[in-house]
This record gives sequence, C-alpha cells and structure tokens, in this order.
Amino acid sequence: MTAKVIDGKAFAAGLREQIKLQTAAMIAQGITPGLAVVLVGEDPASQVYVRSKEKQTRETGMNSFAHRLSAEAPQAELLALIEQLNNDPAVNGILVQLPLPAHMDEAAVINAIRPEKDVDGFHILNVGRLATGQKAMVPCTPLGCLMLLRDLLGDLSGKSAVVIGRSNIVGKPMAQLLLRDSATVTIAHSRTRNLPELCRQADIVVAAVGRPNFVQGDWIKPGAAVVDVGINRTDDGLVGDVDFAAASQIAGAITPVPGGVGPMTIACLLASTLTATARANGLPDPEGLTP
Ligand SMILES: Nc1nc(=O)c2c([nH]1)NC[C@@H]1CN(c3ccc(C(=O)N[C@@H](CCC(=O)O)C(=O)O)cc3)C=[N+]21
Repeated sequence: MTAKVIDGKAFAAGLREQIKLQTAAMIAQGITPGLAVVLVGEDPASQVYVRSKEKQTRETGMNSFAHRLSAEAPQAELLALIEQLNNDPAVNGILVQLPLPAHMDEAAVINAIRPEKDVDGFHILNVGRLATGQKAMVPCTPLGCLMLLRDLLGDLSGKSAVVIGRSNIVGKPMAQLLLRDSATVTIAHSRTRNLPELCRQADIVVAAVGRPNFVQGDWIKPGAAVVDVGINRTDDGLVGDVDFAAASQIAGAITPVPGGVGPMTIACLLASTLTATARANGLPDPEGLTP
C-alpha cells in the first residue's frame, strides 16, 4: 500500500485565496487587517521565516509591520515595543518570533501581548481558553494540522490519536484541538514506554519531537493518517520527524517535509490575523478559518 501524500503547499495556497477574498471584503468595509512581526536578533532561519511571513501578509492584502531589534536589546525595549503595538489600532495581530535571546524571559514577553492580538495563541489566557473550550486564538501549526486532518478524514470523533511531543507550541495545543473534535488523545514524549506499540494503535499520528526520522515505518497502523511537524536540517537536507520512505508504504496518508505542515503554519497565521481583526471590529468569525 502506498500512502496518499498530503499536499500542504497546495492546501495552504487554497486557504490563502480564501483569506484574500475575505480580506478584500473587510477592506471594502473600511477595515484593513494588520500583522506586526517582531524579530529579535539575526538568526538566519528566523530571518527567512519572517521575510516569508511578511511577503505572504502583503500578498493577501493585509498590512505588514516589521520590527527588528538587535540580539542585545534589553527586554524592556521589547516590552515597550509590544505596548506600542498593543495600543496601535492598525495592528490586529502581533507575532514575536521565537526563540528569543537567552537573556529574555519568553513567558513574560508573550504574556505582555494583548490576548486579542496574540495570533500565535501562546498567551496564557488563550492557552486557558482553548483548554476550557472558550473562544481563543489558537496556535498556527496545530490549527494547520487540524485543517489537514479534517479535510482528509472528515469527522474525527472517536478516532484514536497519538501526539508525539508535549511542547506548548505544538504538542499540547494539538492534543487540545483533537480532544475538542472528540478524538481519543494520547500525548507521548521521551519517557513514554512502548511508543511503537502505542503508535500502532493510532488512527492519527502527529509527530512533533524535533528528531530526524524518529518515527519508524513499522510504528504505523496500516491506513493511518500521519502528520509530520518536524523541520530538521540535516546533511540530507530538510527532513521531518517521520521516516517518510518507510511510513509512506504503510500509512493511508502522510504529510511530506517540506511541503506539508510548514506552509499551513504561515497560512494559518494569516487566518488568525483575519480572525483577530473580525473580533476587534465586532464582526462574525471568518468562514472556515477558525477551529
Ligand atoms: N512566534 C513564532 N511563531 C511561529 O509560528 C514560529 C516561530 N515563532 N518560530 C519558528 C517556528 C517555525 N515556523 C515555521 C513556519 C513555516 C515553515 C515553512 O513554511 N516550511 C516550509 C519550507 C521550509 C524551508 O524550506 O526552510 C515547508 O515545510 O515546506 C516552517 C516553520 C514557525 N515558527
């Protein structure tokens, strides 16, 4: 059996087209969504991502505001910038690119963002809202994975899902979203026993561990859906957390790296910016862009 390869790049392009239309409709009402992206330091990979986010924001018709601080900037300078963006009515979404330099307190910085403008969904209030089933801003990567899974499988109710990885950015919010869709969710991590056996019982495997080719082909239940969140730069180029060659012989569907989850992350950032703009203006949530 050969798995269907899920084309995240194409799905994200379709999503951006929808966002573009809904953005145009909003602009026609006199509201232009705006996303501020803050980059601290000169990490080359972060610079590439941030440029890509800025470009796609503008292509969608939204305003993009870029702010760059030096790696040595004091935390107070970043907090002052966030306060300025919090109070700027043209800014509907604020993203502070992670990771931050070691001298900064990431939680303090994230929690300084107004929750309504926290398009990453990392603010403690949004984490709590998601966990309690209230209207929240939802982290972009898990939202993108959820969209792909719903498109592939339809109703996720009663399906068994194993999320490998317990980060605040991917693993935990992914588990919350799957739970909200009534899947039976297990969060696995480095201390989990019998991970291969656990995975073999799963209809859905989401791999977010950051270890190249960690998930083996024979861990996958025949026909299962495999979502690979890993982005690992190796001598063989960009590889995911799943051994794609082996897993794609057994899975029913699988996301590739690159071209799978990555493009969905940025498309969902734009989706969340539109959602934040709608909510800030008392409009209904945009169609098809929120969980
Ligand atoms: N506050 C914050 N929010 C983030 O959402 C955030 C962040 N910080 N820090 C870094 C990570 C990483 N991230 C990616 C986005 C797009 C691709 C992506 O588009 N990848 C492409 C190509 C990757 C390449 O060629 O380098 C793909 O997988 O096909 C990957 C990774 C967002 N992040």
